[in-house]
Amino acid sequence: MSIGIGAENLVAGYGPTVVLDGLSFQAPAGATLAILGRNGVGKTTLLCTLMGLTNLRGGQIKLGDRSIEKLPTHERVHAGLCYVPQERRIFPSLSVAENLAVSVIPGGWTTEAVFDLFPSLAARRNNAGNQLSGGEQQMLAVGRALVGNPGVLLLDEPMEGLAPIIVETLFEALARIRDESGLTILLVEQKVDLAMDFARDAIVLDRGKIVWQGTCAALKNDEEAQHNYLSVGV
Ligand SMILES: Nc1ncnc2c1ncn2[C@@H]1O[C@H](COP(=O)(O)OP(=O)(O)OP(=O)(O)O)[C@@H](O)[C@H]1O
Repeated sequence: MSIGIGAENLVAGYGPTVVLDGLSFQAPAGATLAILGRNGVGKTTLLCTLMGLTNLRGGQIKLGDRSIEKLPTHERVHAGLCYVPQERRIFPSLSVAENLAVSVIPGGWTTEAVFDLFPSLAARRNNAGNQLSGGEQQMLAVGRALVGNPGVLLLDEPMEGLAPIIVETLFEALARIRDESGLTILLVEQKVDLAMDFARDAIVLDRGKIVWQGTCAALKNDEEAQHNYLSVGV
């Protein structure tokens, strides 16, 4: 299952603080969209807003043809939206297999398909969540999303804090998900080169607004945009 997602004129934040300030984007079914920008520009807030985890003051969110901005988070999940947060939030005392089992929604990936994608998780299937390395926890967080039968996968900095060799393994698995499932994937990622290799399209945020959008191929060639909105320390 793959569903498109889009938003019009999102105004959202935390309590009285507005972070997203009139943000609109479209990601058709099967799209891969990188959400880029420096620290604190609102990337995580955008994913949280799509999930219903912020204070939405205005705007519309469409999942396929359905307006979802008024739905509580769990109904958005059942409608096909799945969020893999930066902090992974796996169940520490449940085993790998149990973490997957509690997240199964019929029609999604099977546990065995997840183990095929992540062989190192298969080897740890009876280990508790809190016995896993950071990389394995991230694989489990992604696996848990897949068994939940999503139509849209929201990934928040999946590569953060991982050793280069694990980043490579995870990137290859995410590319397999992209190519074999056709899922719509929104990826927030500080590793801009990886994000541009992964996604077809990109939006770049600055202070809660989109300041650049286009294909990743175009962004790779746009040194000015990279310098203005993505490079560190300027
Ligand atoms: N729970 C919260 N309560 C209040 N303000 C918040 C909260 N979470 C984030 N913010 C503020 O919202 C703004 C955007 O933060 P957000 O985490 O969305 O940025 P980001 O682009 O994802 O950054 P990073 O790459 O550092 O994760 C920041 O000014 C941040 O301090």
